[in-house]
Amino acid sequence: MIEIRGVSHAYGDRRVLREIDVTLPERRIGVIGANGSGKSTFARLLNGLIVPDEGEVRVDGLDTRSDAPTIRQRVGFVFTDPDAQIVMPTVAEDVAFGLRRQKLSREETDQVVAKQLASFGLSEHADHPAHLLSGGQKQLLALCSVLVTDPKILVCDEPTTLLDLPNTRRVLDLLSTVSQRVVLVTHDLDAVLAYERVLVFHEGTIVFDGPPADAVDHYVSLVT
Ligand SMILES: Nc1ncnc2c1ncn2[C@@H]1O[C@H](COP(=O)(O)OP(=O)(O)OP(=O)(O)O)[C@@H](O)[C@H]1O
Repeated sequence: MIEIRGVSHAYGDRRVLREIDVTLPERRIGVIGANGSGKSTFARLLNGLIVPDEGEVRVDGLDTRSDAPTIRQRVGFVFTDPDAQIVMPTVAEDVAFGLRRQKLSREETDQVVAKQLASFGLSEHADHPAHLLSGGQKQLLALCSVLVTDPKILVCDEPTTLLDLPNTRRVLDLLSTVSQRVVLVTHDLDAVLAYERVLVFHEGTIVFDGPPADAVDHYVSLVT
């Protein structure tokens, strides 16, 4: 479970999150709000990519300030820009990189990678240079490489921005069925309609926290 207590955060002298207090036990949580409202900063706090200036973020009781390496194993993060997280030359090697801590044999690693790539429709690209994939294929690879590490929680920051309609559906379907708990930051309001809980950010605070349809109504009322 993720707990955020009294969290504020600034970049330089610009305060972008103010006094956030929220506990996130649900399995599917959406985060929506206007550009610059603080959603990505909030998402990055959840796995210790950003440590808050004030307050604390805890994952299963561990503090992101002191336990970031452990927390990053538990909380997988998918960036908007897949180039930010594809680290190996080929597609298969990138997925295998996520398995390096598991001490599998070469054959076992190859099997897991092949299965994972097949479930993402990436098998035919296994030996291709990752940087030559399309933007959408890179996004699928980034998600594939994070999920293979089997995190307990998956935080996704606008993971469908680069995707066409079939791949958007593929990713959203996947996010609704994976065993991980999911926190999804998105501008796709339909994507969170089946979620249990949706947070609406506005100017660095959570202005609504509740069922998705009401959250979307609230967000729309803010901008119209
Ligand atoms: N590394 C940074 N340095 C300085 N300012 C930043 C940095 N990252 C974000 N900001 C600023 O913090 C504010 C909140 O940004 P954030 O990315 O958290 O918003 P967001 O709600 O995710 O926006 P978007 O929907 O456009 O992705 C913005 O005004 C942004 O310009």
